[in-house]
Amino acid sequence: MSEPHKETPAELDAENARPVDQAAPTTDEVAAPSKTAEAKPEGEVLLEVDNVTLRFGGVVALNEVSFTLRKGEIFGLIGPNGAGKTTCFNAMTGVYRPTSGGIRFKGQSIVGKKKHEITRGGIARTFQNVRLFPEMTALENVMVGADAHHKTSVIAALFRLPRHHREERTGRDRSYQLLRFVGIENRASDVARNLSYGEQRRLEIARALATNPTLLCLDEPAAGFNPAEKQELLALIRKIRDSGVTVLLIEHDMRLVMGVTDRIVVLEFGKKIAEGTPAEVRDNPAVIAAYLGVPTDAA
Ligand SMILES: Nc1ncnc2c1ncn2[C@@H]1O[C@H](COP(=O)(O)OP(=O)(O)OP(=O)(O)O)[C@@H](O)[C@H]1O
Repeated sequence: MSEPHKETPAELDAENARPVDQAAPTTDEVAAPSKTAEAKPEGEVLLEVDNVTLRFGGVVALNEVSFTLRKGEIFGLIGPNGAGKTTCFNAMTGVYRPTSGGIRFKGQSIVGKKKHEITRGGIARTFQNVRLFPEMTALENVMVGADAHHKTSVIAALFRLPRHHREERTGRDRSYQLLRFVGIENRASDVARNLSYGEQRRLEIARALATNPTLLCLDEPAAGFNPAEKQELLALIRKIRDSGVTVLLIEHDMRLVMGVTDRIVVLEFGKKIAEGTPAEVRDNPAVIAAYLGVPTDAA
């Protein structure tokens, strides 16, 4: 479980995601204005979460939650601790089956599909806690992700058939490009456990991208980052979207969420309490109340 929140969305300036006490970012990407103004609510529907309820015994982790993600968006899923955000990711990626309701990706139901089928279908994710193969190199960790799309059989791999060699070479090249994309190509041959925490989080993103997703779900990617690392992450998230991958983001850091997302859904106790642009959500009394822990009418 994550640290408790210290900021409410209303305390933040959606136009300027940079913390006031932080040095100006160094890359052009960070300095570029937020893409928020370019939200494309009319874009092609990619994911539909339709009236999803998910119960764990007596706990209703998701309570009739609905929202729609469109291609090309950076979409935020926020809410206080225990609101149901990770459960929502888990329902979308085949970890849990909703008790009721539907989830459609590219128009097809993904309820009941296995995790690897959903990955192959185009949804990739990272986790709240780093999950890498610590004794494998950074490059090998990414190649594991690329393997999800290999067509050769175990037999071909065992007998080192030419097709397997070709795929391995392509996977290696692409994995290296992805390390470069996330900015850690200089660590390609280092074992994952020797990478810094920030590098490990980037490596996880590279590995998720190696599955060639249409939708990338990031679960608290900025957890444990310092302000400078958060700015770099913000730039990376934009770069991922600009490369054609839709991004769904769970994040507690409100500056980051408000600065990078096009639209946001807010959950509280498993229920959707708000949806809209960062500015709309930031000014929503129900959202402010949820973060401050006071009743809506007292906010
Ligand atoms: N496997 C599980 N078994 C029982 N209850 C669970 C399980 N997973 C989550 N829950 C409960 O469901 C609710 C939603 O949890 P979830 O982890 O989805 O919240 P969250 O919004 O991701 O929280 P956080 O920001 O703290 O990670 C919580 O009450 C949690 O205790």
